[in-house]
Amino acid sequence: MDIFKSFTIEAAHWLPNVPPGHKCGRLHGHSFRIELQVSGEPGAETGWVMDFADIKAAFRPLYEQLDHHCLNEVPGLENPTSERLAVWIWDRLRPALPALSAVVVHETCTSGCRYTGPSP
Ligand SMILES: Nc1nc2c(c(=O)[nH]1)N=C([C@H](O)[C@H](O)COP(=O)(O)OP(=O)(O)OP(=O)(O)O)CN2
Ligand SMILES: [Zn+2]
Repeated sequence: MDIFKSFTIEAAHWLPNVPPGHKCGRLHGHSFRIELQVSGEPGAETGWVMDFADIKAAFRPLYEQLDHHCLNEVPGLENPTSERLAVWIWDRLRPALPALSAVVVHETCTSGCRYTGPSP
C-alpha cells in the first residue's frame, strides 16, 4: 500500500542552461508542492504503513534547506529543474526513510516530475 504526505515549499529559482531569452532563465518563484510516497503493508495493530508525522519529521531538515530560499544557492541544486529537485530530495531522504517509493515535485499546477529512484 502507498501513502503520501504533501508539503509546500515557497522558493525562487532560475534555470541557467536554458536558451537565451527563455522565460525560465529569469529569476522567478513557485509554490512547489512536494509529495512524498512511502510504501509498505499496514501494521496489524497500528493500521498504518507509517505515521505521517514520521514522514514529516524525516523531511524537516531538507524542507528547512529549501523553503524561502533561492534553490540555485543550495549545494547540489545549481540547475534546479523539477527533475533535479526530485533527485536531490530522493538522494538525501531515502537513507532516513528506506520505505520512500516516490518523490513528486509539482512545480506549477500543470507541470512537474515524479521520481521513483535510479533505474536498475
Ligand atoms: N522538464 C522541465 N521543463 C521545464 C522546467 C523543468 O523543471 N523541467 N522548468 C521550467 C520553468 O522553471 C517554469 O517555471 C515552469 O514551466 P511551465 O510549465 O512552462 O510554466 P507555465 O506556468 O508557463 O505553464 P503553462 O501551464 O503552459 O502556462 C520550464 N520547463
Ligand atoms: Zn520555474
